[in-house]
Amino acid sequence: MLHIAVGVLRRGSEVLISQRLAGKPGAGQWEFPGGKLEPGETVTQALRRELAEELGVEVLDHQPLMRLVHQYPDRTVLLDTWLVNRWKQEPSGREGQATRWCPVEALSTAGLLAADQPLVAALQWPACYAFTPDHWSANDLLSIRQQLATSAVLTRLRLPRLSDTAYRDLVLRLLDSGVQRLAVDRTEIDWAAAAAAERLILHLPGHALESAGSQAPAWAGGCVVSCHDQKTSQQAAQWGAQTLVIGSARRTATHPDRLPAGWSELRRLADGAGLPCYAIGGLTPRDLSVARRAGCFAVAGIRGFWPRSA
Ligand SMILES: Nc1nc2c([nH]c(=O)n2[C@@H]2O[C@H](COP(=O)(O)OP(=O)(O)OP(=O)(O)O)[C@@H](O)[C@H]2O)c(=O)[nH]1
Ligand SMILES: [Mg+2]
Repeated sequence: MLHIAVGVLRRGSEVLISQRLAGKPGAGQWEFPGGKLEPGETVTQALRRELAEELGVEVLDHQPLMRLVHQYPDRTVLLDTWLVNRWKQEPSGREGQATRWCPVEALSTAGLLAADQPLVAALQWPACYAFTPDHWSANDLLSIRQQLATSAVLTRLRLPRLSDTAYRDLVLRLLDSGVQRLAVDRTEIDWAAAAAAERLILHLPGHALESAGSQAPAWAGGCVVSCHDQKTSQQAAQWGAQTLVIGSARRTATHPDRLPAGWSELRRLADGAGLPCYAIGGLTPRDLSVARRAGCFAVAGIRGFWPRSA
């Protein structure tokens, strides 16, 4: 497997992409700058060297974003991807390649290598994913709707105590008050008929895949699946999920008797998933950097993602 150090230079809401040169695999397509580790090099040494060689920049700050394994017909690559927020010198194509700044929301149609699609999802999906506590009512959510509308956190509405009608009404009211996107898990409701359905994401637990048809439904907002093992994560990827929630990182109050998989198992799951993964299990938003070191681009949870009164 080829280990590749990949850098995502970020400037506000744009990232730098470069065009692959003639004679290289994927010539003419776009990619994030980077390249193969040389013998004896660490990934961050390779990152700094590749960005200096390809763009003429000196990296000042780099943080892990995600790891992604992709199999080409003739080679397997591990894209070890880093966010680069600060650097010295203006980046330019030092090897004759074209470069351009691309808005994150336009990356899906920028002509990137197919292998990069999970990386694009990781840049576009929120880095924090908050599940509502089971005992919450519709009013609990309506009372914080302004906060939900301005927050960058993605919310999953679980709310098992609500009827389908009450659940649907709540979702529509939240979307109407400006909440940008919401994850819902009730497939019995005809969401396609709802206004702003494109702002809804379908969240399914792994065991629901059996009865969810052979392919993910065409939800504009995408589908996310919770998994605890490799078999389910592969099934979810084949089914057409865009992201996964994998756990458990640590022991949780929700499942105190479940043995946590731990970070090394999460890293194995994330590497094998081929999709961007939210880590879950006893985490808070403050665990984002440890989750990223374990190959998960983001964190999810219940307690720890809401104000203490929740
Ligand atoms: N840099 C980079 N490589 C990627 C991306 N996506 C992706 O599949 N790759 C694959 O990862 C490998 C990176 O190799 P590279 O050609 O950049 O390697 P390099 O800079 O060391 O070049 P060289 O072999 O000409 O010295 C290629 O097989 C390429 O297809 C990406 O976004 N950025
Ligand atoms: Mg390269």
